[in-house]
Amino acid sequence: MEFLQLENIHHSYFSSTQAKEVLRDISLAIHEGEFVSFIGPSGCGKTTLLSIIAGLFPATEGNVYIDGEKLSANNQSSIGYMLQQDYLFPWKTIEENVTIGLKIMEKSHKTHKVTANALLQEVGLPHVGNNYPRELSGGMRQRVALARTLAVNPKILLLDEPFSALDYQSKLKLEDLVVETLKTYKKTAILVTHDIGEAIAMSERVVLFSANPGTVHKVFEIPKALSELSPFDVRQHPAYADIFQTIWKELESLG
Ligand SMILES: Nc1ncnc2c1ncn2[C@@H]1O[C@H](COP(=O)(O)OP(=O)(O)OP(=O)(O)O)[C@@H](O)[C@H]1O
Repeated sequence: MEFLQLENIHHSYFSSTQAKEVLRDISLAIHEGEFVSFIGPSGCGKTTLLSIIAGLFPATEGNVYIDGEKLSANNQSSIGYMLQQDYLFPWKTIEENVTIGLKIMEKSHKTHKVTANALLQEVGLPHVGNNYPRELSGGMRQRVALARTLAVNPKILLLDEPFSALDYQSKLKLEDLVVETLKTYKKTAILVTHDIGEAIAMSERVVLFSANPGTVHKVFEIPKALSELSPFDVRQHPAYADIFQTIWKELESLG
């Protein structure tokens, strides 16, 4: 069995008057350390699927397995979630924000400072531990959010459009940082994005969903010659434009 396994996931939202089928029969297997992106038309259920994988609510039908074990309160902490908004607490210092998850998990207080310093160093912000979020740029705050996500040592990172609120230069820099950091820590990751280029640049596989209801339409393997490069270098690779065209055409065909 693969590290993260989605098995026949169906999901509907129910209101008092009707049911809306959002996801139909999603099965996917993701191996340990793999970086996979989810793309697809707006409303095809990408965030819903990510929320189910995070254990925020159960699928109407189907199962999620992590390392062969059904997702439950016991193994839910193996998953970290990073969102478009950084959701840093404005009244806490950066160091306190990075270690908030450890505090919630009641991990020994002694190691918090060391963990925060090491992670802030890793994300290129070694000197901001005593600052407050308002003193940092949007890109810096997302770096802090990445450090906070990594602090609780999740095995799987779910990244829901984490760069979409950033300026282009910060976004490119952060893409490189995230890929490099996740490779260093050998994390498994799923990125939800509307940016085909970002999906190609960061992933080993790109999963294209169709909508109404959301289903897996096609899975694109990114050639190793590209996926071994940094996202910035992938964008300069001669094969990049062709892969982009192929995925774009397929996305367009979905209407
Ligand atoms: N809590 C909810 N109750 C009812 N319907 C919902 C709820 N959350 C999402 N939906 C509906 O489910 C569908 C899928 O939403 P979801 O946010 O998962 O899609 P998405 O692919 O992430 O969209 P986008 O790309 O625009 O962010 C949409 O039609 C949305 O309106």
